[in-house]
Amino acid sequence: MALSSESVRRVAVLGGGSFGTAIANIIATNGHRARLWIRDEARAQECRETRCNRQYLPNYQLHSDLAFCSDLAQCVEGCDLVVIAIPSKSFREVAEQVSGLLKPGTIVVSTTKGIEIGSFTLMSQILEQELQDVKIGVLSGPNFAAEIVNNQYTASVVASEHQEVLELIPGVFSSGTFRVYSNPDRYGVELAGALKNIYAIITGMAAALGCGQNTLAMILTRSLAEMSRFANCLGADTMTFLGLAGVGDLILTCTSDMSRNYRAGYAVGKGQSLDQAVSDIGQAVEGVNTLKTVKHKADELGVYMPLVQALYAVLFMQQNIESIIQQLMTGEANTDVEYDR
Ligand SMILES: NC(=O)C1=CN([C@@H]2O[C@H](COP(=O)(O)OP(=O)(O)OC[C@H]3O[C@@H](n4cnc5c(N)ncnc54)[C@H](O)[C@@H]3O)[C@@H](O)[C@H]2O)C=CC1
Ligand SMILES: O=C(CO)COP(=O)(O)O
Repeated sequence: MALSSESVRRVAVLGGGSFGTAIANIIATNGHRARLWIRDEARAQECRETRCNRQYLPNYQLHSDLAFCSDLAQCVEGCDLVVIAIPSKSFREVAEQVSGLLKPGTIVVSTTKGIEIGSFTLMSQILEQELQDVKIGVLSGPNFAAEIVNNQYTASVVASEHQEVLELIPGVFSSGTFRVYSNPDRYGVELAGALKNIYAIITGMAAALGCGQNTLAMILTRSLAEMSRFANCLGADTMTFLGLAGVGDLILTCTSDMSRNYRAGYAVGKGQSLDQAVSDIGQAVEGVNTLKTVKHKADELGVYMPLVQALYAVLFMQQNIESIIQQLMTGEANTDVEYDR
């Protein structure tokens, strides 16, 4: 059904990688005026000519109305909504660049699943620090970019303390194949999206070592317990971790080699160095920095996170994987379910 002219939104999506492209394509397909910011003009021009982002989503034809823009100021000019899909290590730099370019009241939504290294700042908190007079939200869920552009059914979660954001985003993003739920727990939704990447590295490594389905089920369940315990200490709502942004994305990312984090873990499990594995993947592998920052935060807060400690020991302390697994399996027995009843 065609949108009325009042409901057509001008939307800028910042980040011409896999997820930015997939999200911008949904928005354009839904009839909104979507512009995708790709900072390199040669790549933007290639996308205009081929209607394909060959580097990140080869073989997918993008919507004919999706515009590609290499000038950031032009891209965000007049937009009601700005979506940011930039890897966490460059997120603040882009937030600084966009600061001052947005009209008052713009809705700014982060889709980035990472934590700033050193400061333990989530991406929406960076937006709070860098942007004035905007309404902030996050989007997170089980959402492989390649499946989204291929119209596979999925759902995601928008989280914000602004009712306007919770109401507007489902209207702009939802389609017959992409459903958006809402949650007021912005911190929990965002933290869940970042944390699950750590456990995807672990399950990728476990797969490389030949682990079976019993092992996978155990790791997934203990990962959920560990994520929730950490989130609870930081003030997030543990129920958020039972939703799409928590258990939904954990299952997706930890069970599929479409996940870059899973693939990095698999490569290390097969004996490759972490640096080589990340470099071969050639795209964002957020879990590596998230692991470092979460390990240090857990130590500081005294939160029990045996899987995080084990992965850190393997990746950054040259510990032998088999001996770490032995320690995990023979550690002091603990309670299974820790949630309040
Ligand atoms: N790919 C996926 O399926 C999903 C990814 N995400 C999250 O989205 C975020 C972005 O991931 P992807 O798009 O997959 O990464 P990607 O590696 O595919 O693309 C990243 C893009 O950001 C651009 N970029 C990097 N630094 C920049 C800077 N300083 N200025 C301008 N552009 C810059 C790169 O040129 C590239 O186009 C990550 O946090 C990821 O966890 C979330 C859901 C799904
Ligand atoms: O977050 C994702 C899907 O929801 C993508 O996971 P990777 O970054 O591990 O590819």
